[in-house]
Amino acid sequence: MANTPSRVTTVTKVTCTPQLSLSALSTAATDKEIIGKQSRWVHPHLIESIDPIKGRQLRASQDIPAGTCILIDCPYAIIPVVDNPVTNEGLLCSNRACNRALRAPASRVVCSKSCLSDVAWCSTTCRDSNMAYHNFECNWLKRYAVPIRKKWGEYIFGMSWVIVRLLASQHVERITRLEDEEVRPMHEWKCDWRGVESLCGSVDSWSHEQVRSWTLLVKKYLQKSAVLPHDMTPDQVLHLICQEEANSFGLYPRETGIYPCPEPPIDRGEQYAAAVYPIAAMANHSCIPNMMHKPDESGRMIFTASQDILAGQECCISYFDLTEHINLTSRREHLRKSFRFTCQCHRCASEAPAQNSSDWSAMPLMEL
Ligand SMILES: C[S@@+](CC[C@H](N)C(=O)[O-])C[C@H]1O[C@@H](n2cnc3c(N)ncnc32)[C@H](O)[C@@H]1O
Repeated sequence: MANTPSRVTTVTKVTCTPQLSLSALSTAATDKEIIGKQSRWVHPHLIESIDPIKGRQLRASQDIPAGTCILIDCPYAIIPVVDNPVTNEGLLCSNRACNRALRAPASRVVCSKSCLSDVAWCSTTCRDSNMAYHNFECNWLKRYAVPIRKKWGEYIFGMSWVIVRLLASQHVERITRLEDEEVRPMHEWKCDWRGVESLCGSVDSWSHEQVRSWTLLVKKYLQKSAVLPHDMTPDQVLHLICQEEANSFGLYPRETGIYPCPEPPIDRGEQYAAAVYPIAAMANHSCIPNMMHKPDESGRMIFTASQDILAGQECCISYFDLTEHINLTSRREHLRKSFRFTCQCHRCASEAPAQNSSDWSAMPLMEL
């Protein structure tokens, strides 16, 4: 899980017209509302196209002024990142259309089966309207959360939980579709399971050692079983892990991708969640991005134009905090290590010739 950069800014006024207001998610949402009827929003001048090197990309079909809201995407799967499992500060409501930050433990609604202390809701309404989703993960969490955390560490536990929540959303999407054929994505963008299937990612990007380790993880904890009733083969789950690793976003309290970086630098803050967004995942990275991104209080990812974007230009975010990795070598090393690609953005291309002895283009790709 890696994606997403951030940074605070005093940006120009954001203009957007989401189909539902931000407050629409402040009340509990049912599973039917979650599939296809969330307040996702895509700017009418944003289109998808294909770049021969980078693959899918987001592009402006007409000029988009700085400050314009370009995309509001809802998480298909989201988990809290808990620094301290003992105090469990920083939890989010487990209703996947609410995701609001939870207050003191005493006011939280917890699972009646006590599956995992990281699972809690802000109200009984939020819990009760979300049971089909939670029931899918509940037994798995109860059985495997503690052993995975203990043996594999927090990162792998979080990654595994995102995979389970992706499968839980797929499960709910299927049963909801059967009940109500009208429930369809609101536009042509693939924001349901088809969006997850379209995500890039491949075992070929990873070292043999990494793939072996994930293969073992799938075999022990993530393959089809009584506590995880999905219909994917172990190879398909492995592929899903590669997709998740190439496309998930870290959620940070402040914007990522303000460029040029403000002086003094303002970082994006501490990561508090991780999520997969089917449409936002189409944004490629640039070290000189023209969009910044930040989650809202419901875990939706908001892309905003940080400069005027001309018709035909690619709309890019920064995958990392630009205040942390400043020179070319540091940026490239970070992208190779965490995101498994060599950046082809204009800034890297223009800075590359200035580097001589540390020129990355002359170095073989490392097995990390
Ligand atoms: C989150 S996905 C972005 C969408 C992706 N292009 C697709 O086809 O779905 C991240 C992947 O896009 C490609 N990518 C993104 N930014 C890039 C860049 N600046 N240079 C080269 N490849 C990039 C890499 O393959 C990376 O693993």
